[in-house]
Amino acid sequence: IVFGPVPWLVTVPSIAIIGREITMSAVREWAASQNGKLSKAVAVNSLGKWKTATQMIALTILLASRDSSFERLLPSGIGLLYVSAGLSIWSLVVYMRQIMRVLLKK
Ligand SMILES: O=P(O)(O)OC[C@H](O)CO
Repeated sequence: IVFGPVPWLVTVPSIAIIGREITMSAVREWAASQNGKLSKAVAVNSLGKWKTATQMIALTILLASRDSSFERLLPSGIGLLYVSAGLSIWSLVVYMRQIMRVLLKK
């Protein structure tokens, strides 16, 4: 109801963020069972920190915007959720590229 003609507006970045988190947990668990170089390849980077920071701020804004006095914050909450989803995918690609580099050197 809130998003009218675009009900998927929050669903799409949410699925991207959740999918990335599940993928990264699995990849990290696998990397931890392999050699130290692989664990280093998936060590937290600053993109991951920005991803988490923007995600937390976006969620806070989205929750606050459910209150009628903060309703006008909704677009910025959605915008920030997309920024966070972008950083999620970007950091995932960075981790995967680092893993590939280690694996190809073997
Ligand atoms: O492991 P990442 O890339 O999801 O980042 C994790 C953290 O939130 C950084 O502190």
